[in-house]
Amino acid sequence: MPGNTFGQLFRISTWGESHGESIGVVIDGCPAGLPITAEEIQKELDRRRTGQSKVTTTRKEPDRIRILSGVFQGKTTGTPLAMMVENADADSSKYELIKHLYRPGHADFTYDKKYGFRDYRGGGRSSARETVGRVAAGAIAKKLLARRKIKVFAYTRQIGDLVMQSFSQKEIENNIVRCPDKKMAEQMVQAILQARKDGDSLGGVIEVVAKGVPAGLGEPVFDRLDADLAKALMSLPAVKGVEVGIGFEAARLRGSECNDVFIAKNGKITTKTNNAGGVLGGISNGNDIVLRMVVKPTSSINREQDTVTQKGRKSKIRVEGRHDPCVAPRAVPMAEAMVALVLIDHLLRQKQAQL
Ligand SMILES: Cc1cc2nc3c(=O)[nH]c(=O)nc-3n(C[C@H](O)[C@H](O)[C@H](O)COP(=O)(O)O)c2cc1C
Ligand SMILES: C=C(O[C@@H]1CC(C(=O)O)=C[C@@H](OP(=O)(O)O)[C@H]1O)C(=O)O
Repeated sequence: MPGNTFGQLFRISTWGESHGESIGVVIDGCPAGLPITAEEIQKELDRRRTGQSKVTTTRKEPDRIRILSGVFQGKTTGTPLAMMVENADADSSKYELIKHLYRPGHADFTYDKKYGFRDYRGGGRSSARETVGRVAAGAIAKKLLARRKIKVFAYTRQIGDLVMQSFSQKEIENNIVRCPDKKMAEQMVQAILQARKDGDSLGGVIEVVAKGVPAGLGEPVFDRLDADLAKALMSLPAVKGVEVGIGFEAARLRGSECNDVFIAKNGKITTKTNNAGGVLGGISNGNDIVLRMVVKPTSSINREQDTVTQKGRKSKIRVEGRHDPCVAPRAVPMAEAMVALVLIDHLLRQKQAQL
């Protein structure tokens, strides 16, 4: 089955290319009766949008959301919910010049291998522009989760070798790199601007937290909650790794250090620490769900690199055009959307698990 669909009970299909006419999403399985407005979805899309600050691509897409179906009198109807935005500022001229060359680090070569043909304008379907649909669907998932007092938020933890030290949750939205550690945020901005000036790019780490998730979500074997969350984040462009809880740090610890010891608090069973990141045996344990994803440095860089033509002839490439010098800041709302989509899907599945 072509891989444009995600989720089991809350299913989304995204469609569209970076330089095509428009781009969007269809949600199938959204429960009826949820009050939702275009403005609420727009708010999330505005956090994802291009051209929003000096550390993002200069492509200027307004990304005005249109709800085409599935909402009547301000409420979801339970029928397929379709949403789209126009591509208003695509400029394919720079791509015309490099259409026979493979950009190192981008998907040009692999798309040719898979399909024998590709829409070379703006990376076509491989462009992060595809995530418009995910973020729009994520806005609806977030609203459904909020009814159960579940909140998903993310922030930039690291850019290049700059790692956040501390933060207050209230400040998460306050700066353009979306790092809640204000001091570090300023350094991150400078590092990104410098990388762009050098004709280069930077990678980073984003942390995602879900609060208020009840114990019991997730399936015990293949659709473990952590497996689905990892897949959701890994399915975002440029993501090269995902950690749950303490993640790879677990290799250094002994069992006695790693185990989250059970305690009873105000008549509720919980744990003293949260090294597991809120999931045990693939099932949520009621603690915060804590995840991290690493994004690689943007591959399209404005400096000469070696490459080959489609026919395998040696060549040089300098990728011009409008690219994010670091994808981390704009990936923050994408990560939240993907986690919200998994959680709403599993919440609906859990409703079927117990009478
Ligand atoms: C928020 C975001 C913005 C991105 N912007 C760009 C960009 O401007 N230029 C680019 O070459 N890649 C960009 N990417 C990354 C590419 O889409 C990605 O590297 C490409 O699809 C190949 O996939 P892979 O890196 O996962 O292998 C962006 C990714 C994200 C998440
Ligand atoms: C357009 C968006 O981001 C784009 C993601 C992207 C890529 O290769 O992923 C390349 C750039 O655009 P273009 O396809 O025109 O070269 C970014 O501007 C967006 O997120 O809406």
